[in-house]
Amino acid sequence: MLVFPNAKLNLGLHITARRPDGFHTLETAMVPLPWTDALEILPAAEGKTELTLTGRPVPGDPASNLCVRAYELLRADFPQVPAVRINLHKVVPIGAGLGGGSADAAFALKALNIVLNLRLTEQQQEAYARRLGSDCAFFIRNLSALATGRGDELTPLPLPQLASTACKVVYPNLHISTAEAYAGVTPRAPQHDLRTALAGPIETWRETVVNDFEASLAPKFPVLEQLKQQLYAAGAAYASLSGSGSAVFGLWPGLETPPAVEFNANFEVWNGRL
Ligand SMILES: C[C@](O)(CO)[C@H](O)COP(=O)(O)OP(=O)(O)OC[C@H]1O[C@@H](n2ccc(N)nc2=O)[C@H](O)[C@@H]1O
Ligand SMILES: Nc1ncnc2c1ncn2[C@@H]1O[C@H](COP(=O)(O)OP(=O)(O)OP(=O)(O)O)[C@@H](O)[C@H]1O
Repeated sequence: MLVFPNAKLNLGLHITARRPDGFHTLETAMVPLPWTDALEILPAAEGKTELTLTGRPVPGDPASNLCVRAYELLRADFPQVPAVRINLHKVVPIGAGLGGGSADAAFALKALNIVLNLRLTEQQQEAYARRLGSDCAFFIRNLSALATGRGDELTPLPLPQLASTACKVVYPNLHISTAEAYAGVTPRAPQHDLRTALAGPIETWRETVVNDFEASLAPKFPVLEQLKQQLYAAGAAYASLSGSGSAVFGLWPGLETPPAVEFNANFEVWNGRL
């Protein structure tokens, strides 16, 4: 079975408290971004589960790749399942705040559910996904949602303004560790109600929709603010860091495609619609 795990963007992100377990409570809107990897899961020819990685190099031991961890998690509960061959072609930037690894984990669970005929409900798949990462549960239903708690409590959040909006995502070739980004933030009460702010026209979001990672990452990574300013200079109605970065995106309501913008030649750019 061949699936295409997509990335996500965060629209606004409030970090509200630090929990005793070291994680943070947050509220953020998550929307699917159609920048995708390709993931194939097949019954294994021999009795051994194997992963083949192509495309962008993925840091870390392949045995701890989130696709393999998704399989191992299911096998612990369903020991009779056969071995599988997993082929992952990695495209989505890593350490970018685009949730690429989390998407691979969730799409692996969804594909394994079908290939191994496990008949898990979406709720059960979300429960497995949560165990692989805070962002993972979002990608099971993969629909725009308000995420609270650790980022894994999801409430549907339709955002009809995004239907006719062009989007540009820029990855400045910078790997930002999610754990380090959280460690640099001082939690605070939100200045605006995110749901109310996002109900307004996209043009108002610049004043009302804030990603709390931006202020703490700005001194260390000035390129992030520079990218936002470049996107605003190119007419974006809203520009922001996604998640814990380093990807920055801009939105152009009413446009089919975003305007061309000259960035450093080492940066990667995705253009399209949400
Ligand atoms: C920044 C976001 O992308 C916003 O959507 C997510 O909150 C990140 O979620 P994720 O990559 O799935 O993160 P996890 O793999 O669960 O955790 C990685 C590390 O980030 C920190 N972390 C993550 C989520 C959270 N709610 N609080 C945290 O403090 C913890 O130090 C944790 O060890
Ligand atoms: N399939 C995978 N794709 C990407 N990273 C993976 C994968 N499996 C394990 N990882 C590990 O997860 C780390 C980061 O994952 P990911 O791409 O989700 O981070 P991110 O882009 O910062 O997204 P976010 O913080 O929003 O979840 C990598 O450094 C890598 O070691």
